[in-house]
Amino acid sequence: MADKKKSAGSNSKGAAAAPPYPEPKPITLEQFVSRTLPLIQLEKDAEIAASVGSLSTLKPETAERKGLTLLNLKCSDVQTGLFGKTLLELKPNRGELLPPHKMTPHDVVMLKLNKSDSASTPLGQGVVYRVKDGSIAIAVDDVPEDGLSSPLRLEKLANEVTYKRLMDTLTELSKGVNKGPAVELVPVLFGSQAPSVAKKQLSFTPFNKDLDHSQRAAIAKALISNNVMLLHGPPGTGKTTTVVELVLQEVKRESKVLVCAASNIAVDNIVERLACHKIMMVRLGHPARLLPQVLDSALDAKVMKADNSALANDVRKEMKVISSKLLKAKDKKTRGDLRRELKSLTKEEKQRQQQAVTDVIKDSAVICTTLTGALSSQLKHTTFDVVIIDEAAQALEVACWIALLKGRRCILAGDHLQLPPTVQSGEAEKKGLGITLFGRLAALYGDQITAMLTVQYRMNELIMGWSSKELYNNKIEAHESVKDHTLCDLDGVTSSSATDPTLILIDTAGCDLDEVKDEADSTMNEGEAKVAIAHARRLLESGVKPGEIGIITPYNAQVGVLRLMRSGDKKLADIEISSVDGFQGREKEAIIISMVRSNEKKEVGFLSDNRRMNVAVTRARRQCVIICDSETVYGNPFLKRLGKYFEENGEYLSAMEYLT
Ligand SMILES: Nc1ncnc2c1ncn2[C@@H]1O[C@H](COP(=O)(O)OP(=O)(O)OP(=O)(O)O)[C@@H](O)[C@H]1O
Repeated sequence: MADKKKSAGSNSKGAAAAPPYPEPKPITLEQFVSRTLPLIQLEKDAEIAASVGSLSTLKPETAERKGLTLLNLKCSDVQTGLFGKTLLELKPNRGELLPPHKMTPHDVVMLKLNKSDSASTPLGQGVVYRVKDGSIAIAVDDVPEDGLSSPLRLEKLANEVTYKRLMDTLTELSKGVNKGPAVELVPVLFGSQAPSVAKKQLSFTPFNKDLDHSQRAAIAKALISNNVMLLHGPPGTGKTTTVVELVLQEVKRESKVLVCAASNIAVDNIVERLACHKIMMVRLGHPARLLPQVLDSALDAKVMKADNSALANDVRKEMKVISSKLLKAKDKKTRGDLRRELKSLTKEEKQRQQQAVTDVIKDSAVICTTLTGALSSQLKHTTFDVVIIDEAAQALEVACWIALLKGRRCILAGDHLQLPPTVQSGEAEKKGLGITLFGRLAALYGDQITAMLTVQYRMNELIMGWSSKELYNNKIEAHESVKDHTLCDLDGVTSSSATDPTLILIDTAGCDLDEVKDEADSTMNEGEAKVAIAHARRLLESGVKPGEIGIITPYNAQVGVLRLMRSGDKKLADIEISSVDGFQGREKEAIIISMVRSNEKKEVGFLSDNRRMNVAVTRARRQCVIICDSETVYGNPFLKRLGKYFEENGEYLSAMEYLT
């Protein structure tokens, strides 16, 4: 086994860090709009084809195999709450587990009778609230009057509102930005005017006294920037911690701040961490899409507490009384008078309710929402001193523009060396829809506007070493608190051949564990899955808790194989199994990566995107295990350097050891 004290990366023969994909080229506003418009249409078509579009032509069983439909469900629970929404819990009628599917929280879904055909009226539409292995909960506005006791079917819908908002934003941009808060920001973001900083040096006292030198430097740079600043946060370097501090500093100097991210979960993450500070903050968004712990900050919760909302309630009570009088009234004149009164009260109720919303937004120093949420009518007349976008390297550029058009300055936080946004249409991706504003600006202005966080708080330095050298020019250092931590330092974990090494490479070369394709053309490898589960079992036997282990793989089909393989064993139930893409932003004490590819042609498919393996490896805190066929994956120079780094700095084992 390699000496753990050896400096990380010292044996790696890695080439000097190079961009893992072609650097985006400068582009004008007009070019951006004309390039993006057709690509958004392609993306919309691809999403519709993958969801509701194909549902009308697919047999229900085929749609279920594609993960777009769940058949034969029963409603096991109905709960009210969530600001007037109702939660329906759905479980399979047969068996304990739902089949593999593509429904995730926040998706829009349609509830139907199991037997209904594509033309029949649905029972209702809702938003996925929670997904477990054996159940799925959806939030609906109205509970269906009947049908809930029959076998049910759930279908995934395309989210057309999002595309409409993206199109509307492109149309807005195409007119040229000649007025509004972002008028001076736009030329800087398209390279026709240089970015600038305030002349006066600014000192600040951090609210968080633990900030490290790189985090403080990043905040100082953000505070003096007049238009744009990039907060580059490699894995585990406290990007969110820094964003939270930045928001507090901006509020202190009385800025009105819009905080956005592409995903609800990323927005909630910040809201949760801001909630303990005494700032006026509101979270916009459908309550079913918010984490329970941020509901107190939700617009609906704040509006309910507002004076105008209480008055609107009184008006509603009055309307009820008049409605019942109207039912009883006999003569025409009285009925006419009551109707007029009801009409004017309806108007008043609506105005008071709207006023309550306007007041909450006006009084909030910080408004948090998703990027597409920034186009909601509630923010129509609100402008901001600064727009902060977290996970900006995972957002479509056009989505960023929804928020950017509302602000004078912007700070984008992210890491363009991790995975970009998912683009469904292969053609749109090839033509550049996945190029992010963060990546584009990093290429355009580089260090002039960028501050990189350089101390990481997650990984043992052996795990970090490869990523730091390959992708971050060796600039990352491990904080003392994590530098040497191992699985054996965890409570209840004993030293063993499974828990001692920080890095393990399990090579399947020569073991005949070939890849195969599933129906949807995704690749899987049952032999590798067996090895991954076997290593997880060894970790459990040495006292590692199942919740501390994650098994990740680039291929969705392999996720299915792994989940199926562990389904009979309760001890394995809490091990998280996910695609690499779905695990970005997360971490586990031990990560087992199944690379899957094993073929004579040495094809590695999308394993060759450096950003994907960067994300995979950097999810691990104390142990990272790679299972791969070196004969196949070493055909790619980047993957070969990764494998060799593991061989030289960790334990090298043959998969045979786990199969016999
Ligand atoms: N200056 C610091 N001192 C001590 N711990 C810190 C510091 N900054 C961040 N951390 C810790 O590091 C961990 C990661 O921080 P945070 O969630 O802010 O990271 P992140 O960069 O957003 O993560 P990701 O890699 O998922 O994007 C947290 O446990 C946080 O408490």
